Amino acid sequence: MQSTHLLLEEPIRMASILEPSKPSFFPAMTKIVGTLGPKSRSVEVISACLNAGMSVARFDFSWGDIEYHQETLDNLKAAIKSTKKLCAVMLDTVGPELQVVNKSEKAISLEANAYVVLTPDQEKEASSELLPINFTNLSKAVKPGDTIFIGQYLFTGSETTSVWLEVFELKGDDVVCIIKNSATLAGSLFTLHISQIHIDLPTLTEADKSVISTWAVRNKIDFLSLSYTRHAEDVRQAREFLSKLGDLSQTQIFAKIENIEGLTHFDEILQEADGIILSRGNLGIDLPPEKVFLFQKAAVYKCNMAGKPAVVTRVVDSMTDNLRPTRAEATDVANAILDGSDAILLGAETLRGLYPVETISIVGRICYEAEKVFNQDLYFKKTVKYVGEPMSHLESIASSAVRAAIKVKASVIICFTSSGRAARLIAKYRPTMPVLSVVIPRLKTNQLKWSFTGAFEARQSLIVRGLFPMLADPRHPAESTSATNESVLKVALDHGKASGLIKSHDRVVVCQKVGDASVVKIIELED
Ligand SMILES: Nc1ncnc2c1ncn2[C@@H]1O[C@H](COP(=O)(O)OP(=O)(O)O)[C@@H](O)[C@H]1O
Ligand SMILES: C=C(OP(=O)(O)O)C(=O)O
Ligand SMILES: [K+]
Ligand SMILES: [Mg+2]
Repeated sequence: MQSTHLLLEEPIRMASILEPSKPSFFPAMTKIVGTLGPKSRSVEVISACLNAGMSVARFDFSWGDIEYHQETLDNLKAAIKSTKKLCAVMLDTVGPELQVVNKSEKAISLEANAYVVLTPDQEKEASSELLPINFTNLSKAVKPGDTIFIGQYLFTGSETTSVWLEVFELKGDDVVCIIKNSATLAGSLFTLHISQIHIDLPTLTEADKSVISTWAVRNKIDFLSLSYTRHAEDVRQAREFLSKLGDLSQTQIFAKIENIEGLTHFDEILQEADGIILSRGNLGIDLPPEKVFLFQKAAVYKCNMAGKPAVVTRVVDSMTDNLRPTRAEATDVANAILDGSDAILLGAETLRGLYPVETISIVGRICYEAEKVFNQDLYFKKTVKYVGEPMSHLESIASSAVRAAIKVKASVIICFTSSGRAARLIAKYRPTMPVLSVVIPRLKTNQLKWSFTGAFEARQSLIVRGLFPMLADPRHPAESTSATNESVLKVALDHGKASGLIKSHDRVVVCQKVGDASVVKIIELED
């Protein structure tokens, strides 16, 4: 795949930086999650997003109702059908999010050094002197001197609509604040972030539960993005809730780490969750700026070693209004990939940004370039050392498959999988070539009817760096005899060739079971 192999740890010839990268059928191994909203909900735009490389669509229920999101999702389904690109669905909860209630939607201007009162009385009109909020216990949670941030929904950090307040005094349920910077709150929704304060609200609110038991069940969502996860118990409770909702027992839970409380309990949360979202939007204001990178590196490393996907947010905020990212943003995206992230999550950029499609494609291109210089060798050794010995049989097979594929310069690894576990383990070792994960459906029953597994498993790999799923025909029996393996393998190879992933005379590494034995084999194609 890589003819000119550059490694950052070695001296790179400056001129080679200018050499254009070969066009590739898979723009990047890194996955892109796009938040769908006003600027990205028509079949046309969603189709363009899919073609540009979006493989997970996020539906953020902080804004918009069930009907709105259903319409968008129906459009997504139409786009998937017409583009023939797979896309997973992620529901993002509201959680304990504090919001300013601005019923009239009129712009509110705030002057530096003036006072403004935050009140739980939602009947009041929002004004320059008074901001009604959706939380009754604010005056019990904060004390004079605390910092409160108010920003536009999906604030980018670069707009002039965000304001910092300092708590001055508490008056009953009201909180009197000094305005630290002049700003005009414009937009339909403002979220409130209070630095390093525990908000006494459940992580999964009643409103979230109602959306999950209706919209999410109806649409069999692949991922639940659990906003403001603060403890491992939050994930356990969400899992317990999903387990009673039929198909949603298969939904994966991605814990969003958005504040210091979540950061403090990171290790336990990672054990319970299926993946982590590094929510740098909120966390970036909860943490001192000089500490944000350290959290990112530590968290991504832990996710990598656990073999669980790490998703990084808020990367190209300025592309919400501009066609090009800032230099710092472009470099930051690449660094997230070099750190080991699986996916990049776009928020405002795709939801209300002017250039959703261009943003996806630029981010994809940066990821692609970063992957090329990712030091896989170093990463592989680090991971093997971390896992230690004895290794589980499956992990040993998976890591060997990656090593073999690199040694023989295979163009692709084909992994048979039912639960998806084997494919994820291969991805954990960050192969430099794509992994075609051939999901073999299994027949299952709930005592009422029979159905096939596989669809969730296939879509859930769309957030894992390097995995490209393919759902095998359920008529192929799942028992792993050589004969059935051969026929499924042929279909996979044909699929790989049709998508341009595999060419004649390529070498391919295959990871499958024959009888009870897991095998890694290397095949060389003829034509
Ligand atoms: N239907 C199948 N045919 C052949 N090999 C398979 C099949 N399903 C899984 N494998 C192989 O079996 C091993 C376990 O894979 P995994 O997906 O973890 O299996 P399971 O779904 O049984 O937990 C891997 O080496 C994988 O490539
Ligand atoms: C993605 C984030 O949260 P949300 O978009 O849900 O506010 C974030 O804080 O980075
Ligand atoms: K949210
Ligand atoms: Mg957030």
